[in-house]
Amino acid sequence: MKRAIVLVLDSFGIGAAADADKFGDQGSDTLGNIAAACQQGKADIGRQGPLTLPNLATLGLFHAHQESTGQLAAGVSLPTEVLGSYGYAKEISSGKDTPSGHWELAGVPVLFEWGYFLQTENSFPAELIDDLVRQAKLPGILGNKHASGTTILEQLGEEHIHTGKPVCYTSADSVFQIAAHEQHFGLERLYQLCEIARELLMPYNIGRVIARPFVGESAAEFARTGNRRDYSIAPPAPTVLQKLVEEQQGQVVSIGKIADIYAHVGITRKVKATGMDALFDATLSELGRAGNNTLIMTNFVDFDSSFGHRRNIAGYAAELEAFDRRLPELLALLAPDDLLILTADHGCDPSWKGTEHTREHVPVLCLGAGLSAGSLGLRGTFADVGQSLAHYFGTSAMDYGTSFL
Ligand SMILES: O=P(O)(O)O[C@H]1O[C@H](CO)[C@@H](O)[C@H]1O
Ligand SMILES: [Mn+2]
Ligand SMILES: [Mn+2]
Repeated sequence: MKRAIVLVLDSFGIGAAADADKFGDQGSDTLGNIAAACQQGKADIGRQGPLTLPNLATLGLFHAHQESTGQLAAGVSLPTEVLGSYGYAKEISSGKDTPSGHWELAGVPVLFEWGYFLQTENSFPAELIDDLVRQAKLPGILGNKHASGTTILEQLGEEHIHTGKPVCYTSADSVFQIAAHEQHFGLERLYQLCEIARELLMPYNIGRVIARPFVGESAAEFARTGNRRDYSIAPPAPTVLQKLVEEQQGQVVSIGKIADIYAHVGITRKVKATGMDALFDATLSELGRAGNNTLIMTNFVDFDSSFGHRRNIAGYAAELEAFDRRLPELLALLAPDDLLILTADHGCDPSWKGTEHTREHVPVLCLGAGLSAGSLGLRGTFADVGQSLAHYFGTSAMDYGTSFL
């Protein structure tokens, strides 16, 4: 029986990539800088002391990080024995955004340039906003700049409630984000607005429109909800997900944001869950019912959206430790032929300047399917994951990547 479980720890980089300087990210290291802060006692909120990840360590996480950076992460304990095959992968896609990272993991790197809104203020062309306001019958928009999604709610959330104008913002990523209140503006209305924006943004080559619903009545209370929805363009070529479904009549189970990221292409079942524990619970229960030729893919978004972008080191460390504590539950369910892969789609170093992603290597931690324990070394593209899945499931080969199976 062939079953693969791919867990994407959204933004869990393990050291700056060779081309990090092109992104201003030389020296970024999501895992390493979190571990250093923990060891220095600078991440003692809701947790204590050195970073403790015994189960990830057994899969080879700290070994992979050490190979990636040349240094052992500060204050961590190496396991007596490594059970998994571990490596670190570099990204060949032009951007460090989520769709690029994910699609490359699935065997389809993004070698073209996305469109970006480069101006940090007045970011959007007037024509685009005029069309959006007219087609969606809006009184106008707020924002129109680069922003952190939580900061801009503190600044403009109340004005949004009073005026009915949605908050539109962007970042260094190829995104158009729309924040609106779930009740005052309406969740369905926000989704409809995003669909209009998705159409209008096609000529601008923007990767994603993101609905950012929130609740609360004042700046101090505003909280974004799990009803976020991403409107991505479709991957530029068939991913390994799509090949598994079309060539092997396989099943691809999306848990969390996966289906949205792949524009719902190559997905046979979608499970929504909010928060790390719920995502983990869903992964376990889907594994319990998974039959032959099934790929279960889960995106643990909170590492990125709740901690990485928020530059919350202690929160990121606590979330990693909580994830690590749950890993034995998953390992106990694995059959010998199953293939488990833990990886990430980019970095988002919470100790770094600004609030953006960081260009980093990602971990590739594998267990099962006859793999022997030890190093897989530097993987030349994230697509090695997709090529390995293609090999495992016996689909036609991907155009990029080298299988480690
Ligand atoms: O600050 P928030 O709204 O979390 O946005 C972040 O999330 C977006 C998608 O990952 C990125 O482009 C970044 O801007
Ligand atoms: Mn991501
Ligand atoms: Mn992100």
